[in-house]
Amino acid sequence: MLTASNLHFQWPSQPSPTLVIESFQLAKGEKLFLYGPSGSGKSTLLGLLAGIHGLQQGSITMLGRQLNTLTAAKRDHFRADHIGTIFQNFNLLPYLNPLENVLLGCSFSTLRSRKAKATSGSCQAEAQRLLTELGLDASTWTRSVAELSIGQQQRVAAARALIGEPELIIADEPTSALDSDSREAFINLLFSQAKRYDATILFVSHDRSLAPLFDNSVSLLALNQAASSEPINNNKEAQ
Ligand SMILES: Nc1ncnc2c1ncn2[C@@H]1O[C@H](COP(=O)(O)OP(=O)(O)OP(=O)(O)O)[C@@H](O)[C@H]1O
Repeated sequence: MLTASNLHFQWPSQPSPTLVIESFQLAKGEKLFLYGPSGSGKSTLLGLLAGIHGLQQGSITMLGRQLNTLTAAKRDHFRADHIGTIFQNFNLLPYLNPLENVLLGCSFSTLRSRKAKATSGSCQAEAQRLLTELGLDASTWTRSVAELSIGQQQRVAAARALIGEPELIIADEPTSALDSDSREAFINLLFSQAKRYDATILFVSHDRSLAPLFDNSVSLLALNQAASSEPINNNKEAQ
């Protein structure tokens, strides 16, 4: 469902490329675990794959569309329709309640809104179904998100990513604040929802102990040819 080739990305303020990746693939329904230490470029890669950052070199094809040929606005639209993201700090909007936060996943995409209605009759009913199945009962739906525990906030973020059945779920270190039992429980809940519609999951973490839960795992340090190259400035200083 996703193929990336010859990716090359350098942050403007950085002396050397952050990512040089010859090839990266995701199959439909695959649950892939991508790991690497802090600063190795995991979030940068996710930003490229999700079309948040424009590509400087190479190509990314997802669901038959070549993302690097789209304008930033079209990439935003494509992302809203086809990618659900769970962020490390969850990015829940504090002025919306948990239910309203989940509904955001539908409000930026007619396609996802249509799919939610087809599943449960309305976006509201689908948001409630997801929250319930992810372990949040009705008493939490209209509270302030600030009053929820980290684990509850994480489930709201997962429901927001899943609503409207986006083909790809990207999870960027969503379990780093939890103990190991809660991490595994959360991942299993995520998988059971993803399985309902054969979603693809790209899960990123520095915690390799989670890898056995996934179909496949990849080390970003092994994948990224920039990881082994010397920074340009260091070379200059050494001369
Ligand atoms: N907006 C930015 N501008 C400049 N450099 C950046 C920017 N974002 C990230 N970088 C640099 O790119 C490199 C990779 O960062 P990135 O956040 O992708 O790593 P990471 O593996 O996700 O780290 P972590 O696990 O700590 O979140 C780092 O050297 C970082 O300083």
